[in-house]
Amino acid sequence: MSSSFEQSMYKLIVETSTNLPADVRRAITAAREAEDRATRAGLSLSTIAQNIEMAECNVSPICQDTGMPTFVVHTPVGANQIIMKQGIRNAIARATKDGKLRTNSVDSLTGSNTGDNLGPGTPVIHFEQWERDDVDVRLILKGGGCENKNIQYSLPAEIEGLGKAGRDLDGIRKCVLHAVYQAQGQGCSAGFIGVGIGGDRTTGYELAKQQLFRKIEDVNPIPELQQLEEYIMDKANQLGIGTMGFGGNVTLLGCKVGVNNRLPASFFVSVAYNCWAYRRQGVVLDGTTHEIKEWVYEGGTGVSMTEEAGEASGESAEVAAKPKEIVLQMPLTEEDVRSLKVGDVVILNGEMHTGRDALHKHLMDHDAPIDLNGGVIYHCGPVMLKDDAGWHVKAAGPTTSIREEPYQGDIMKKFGLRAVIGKGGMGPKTLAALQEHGGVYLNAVGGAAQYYAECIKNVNGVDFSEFGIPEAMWHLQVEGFAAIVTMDSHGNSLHAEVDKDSKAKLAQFKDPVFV
Ligand SMILES: O=C(O)C[C@H](O)C(=O)O
Ligand code: SF4
Repeated sequence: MSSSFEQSMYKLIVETSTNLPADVRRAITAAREAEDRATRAGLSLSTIAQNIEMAECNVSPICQDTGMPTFVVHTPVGANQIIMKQGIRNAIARATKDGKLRTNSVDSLTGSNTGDNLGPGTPVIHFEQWERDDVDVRLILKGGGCENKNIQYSLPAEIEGLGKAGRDLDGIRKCVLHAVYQAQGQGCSAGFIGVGIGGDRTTGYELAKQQLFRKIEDVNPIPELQQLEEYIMDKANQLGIGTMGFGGNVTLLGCKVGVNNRLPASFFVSVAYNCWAYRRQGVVLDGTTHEIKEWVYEGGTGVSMTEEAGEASGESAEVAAKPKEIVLQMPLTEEDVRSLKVGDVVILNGEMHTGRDALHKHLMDHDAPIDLNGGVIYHCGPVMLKDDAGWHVKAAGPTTSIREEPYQGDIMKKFGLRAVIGKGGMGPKTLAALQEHGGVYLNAVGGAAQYYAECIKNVNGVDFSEFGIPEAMWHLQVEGFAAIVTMDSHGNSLHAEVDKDSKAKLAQFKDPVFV
């Protein structure tokens, strides 16, 4: 029999992973209203909106990367924290078994996946005591892709595009703007940032992450920081990075800044970047029964994402032409992919294969378990569940492709692959290989794990299951899998273009503002 505390923790985990709260939904809806529906950013935001509703309805993960479960617990003085810790761990293991969390805890030395999200350092649990009778538990599920885009600055510094940043509010301003620029689309923009000023390297990041627990609508009690937050929201949205780095009017959905004291010698500005799949919730529990008394953040149910809000603004805005849609059957031919150009929307049917970090490394000096000629690799680590009928896909959005940059071009040539699907784009080495060998890079909408899971009609098989569920090579039968060409065989890369344009825009904010 699980304890009432464990039950409440289970409910908290499921709600956090599957139902995006109201404030986040409102921010995404506002972004939708600011973009023309027919642009790449507009189309991606529609997919994101649809995905949010699907996750709620399916009670399945919004994004397949259910992140590093991080709990902040406030307990009455004298409460037994050891029992609470165990309750959290049990609830985590159960939610993983039920497909509400992906198996996300990996041994850093051996690469083996513990399979239940428990292991040294996972989950993260912070306890605080307070002189109240109830228990407050907050949870954030922050994925690895956006975690990789966190950045820490040590002032004074020379900031790319913005020049000298001193140990003052204007220097901080430059760091934060740069932090948004450097994330590009790779942390699944449009995103949210938490900023920690001061502390040491560890507590600076902690403070930054604490800011992510603030409500989007709240107002910073420190006037300078309130001004800074407003300034960043305004200017970061002029960088033109847009949803998924496709270009667009909305790049940042929220900015929260906190400050701590520092050592005389150190001045850190730490930025925690969170993707649009900003999954954080909290519960207040009765101190005796541990039943949920209330939810800390307004729940998402009731804030519809698919109502035709914003249609009118689409009319008044400049209406972009709908991108060309091309239906292709996998495996692909060289001719198929050479005919594609940046901006085309491709609809794929047939079998594709997942492959991410472990697989790419392995394939460099081993044979593939199947014929990959004309094949399509999907950078994806899905959530999978097995029953008597076999494997089922519970969530399957793309992962950040740039991690495979050292391998991708060589792997494409070695095995005759014609396309890779992922998110955030790849670099010059892959672009050259696409041109030379005849290949294409397709960008799927990051985080849209329910949307893509629905396109997967069958799991045809799996290889390398010893790599763990996310890293295994899944052979997936898909129908109507839509992705946008962002790198083609003619040497064009939308990612390189957006990066260049946004860098030029960043430089407009070089002059001092807070003096
Ligand atoms: O691990 C994943 O599936 C995705 C990751 O969060 C990413 O953004 O790359
Ligand atoms: S895939 Fe995107 S939405 Fe999902 S956790 Fe990674 S950064 Fe966030």
